[in-house]
Amino acid sequence: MRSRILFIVNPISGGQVKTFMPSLIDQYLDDSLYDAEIIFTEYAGHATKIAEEAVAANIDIVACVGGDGTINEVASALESSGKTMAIVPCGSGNGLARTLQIPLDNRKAIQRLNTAKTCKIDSGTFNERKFFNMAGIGFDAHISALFAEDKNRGFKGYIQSTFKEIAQYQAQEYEINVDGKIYTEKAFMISIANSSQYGNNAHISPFASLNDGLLDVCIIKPFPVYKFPLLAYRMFTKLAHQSNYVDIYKGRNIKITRATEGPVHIDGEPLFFPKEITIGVKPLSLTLLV
Ligand SMILES: Nc1ncnc2c1ncn2[C@@H]1O[C@H](COP(=O)(O)OP(=O)(O)OP(=O)(O)O)[C@@H](O)[C@H]1O
Repeated sequence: MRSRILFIVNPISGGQVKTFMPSLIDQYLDDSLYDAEIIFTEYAGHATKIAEEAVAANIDIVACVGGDGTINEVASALESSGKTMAIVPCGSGNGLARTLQIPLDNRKAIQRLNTAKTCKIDSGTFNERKFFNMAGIGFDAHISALFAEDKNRGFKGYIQSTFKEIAQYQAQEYEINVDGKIYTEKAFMISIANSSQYGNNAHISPFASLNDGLLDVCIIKPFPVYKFPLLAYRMFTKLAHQSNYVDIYKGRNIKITRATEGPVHIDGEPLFFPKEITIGVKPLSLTLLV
């Protein structure tokens, strides 16, 4: 029997036009296996609404065509629903898709669905919100907020914002409770890693696993600006854990307290959160076709 698959396409992710997507799907998806429908999102948050309706309408598979932010929107609706999600990576960073080794070439990613198998991954909770790749506070939350206002999305824009802001950003004091063990530290940023990377193969936590029932709390301590290229190099070579400026703790129940409310990011999307953040993990709660 053919599976009903709905492609939810974010037309702005990765700064790439996606008008060609329906014909690519038509050309490369095996229609003896799938009965495909396609919907383009019209605003931020629309993907969640479409995915919720798809769950109610008994669609078998919801394929997310976008980056980590769009995946977050779709997966938040599908998590624990028993429905399966697929990914056609089209974002700026594609952290989760890269970790899952889904081809970044759209044609190959669609073709892959013809032979793909399901697997389950963990998801995280960040106060009331869900995340699937990475959430965090500090410098990366600050950059996500700036990047969201930037019409020029893409890797180049992200790097430009990072270099401009890094010299002037002030590290903050945090209390971090990981399964009852308390660390009080000044941090440049704290990333909560479900997968190993932010995107673009920048691995902050090389040994993070998507299915170990644990999250990696990565504390990046304040560092002299001239050390940033070395820290970046270590991330791109999967050696961030060897940096004197990076501490990584694995845990299940995490609480971060800072002096005031402020920005956070959830799968790269900026939000404003209270000063206390409670973080948890839901083991193997999302079914993926990979
Ligand atoms: N039609 C739309 N118009 C404007 N924004 C949209 C639309 N559809 C979705 N969005 C928003 O676009 C944002 C960016 O999407 P996404 O994260 O997929 O791309 P990206 O940031 O380029 O990639 P990545 O997260 O992999 O770096 C999301 O916050 C999503 O809510």
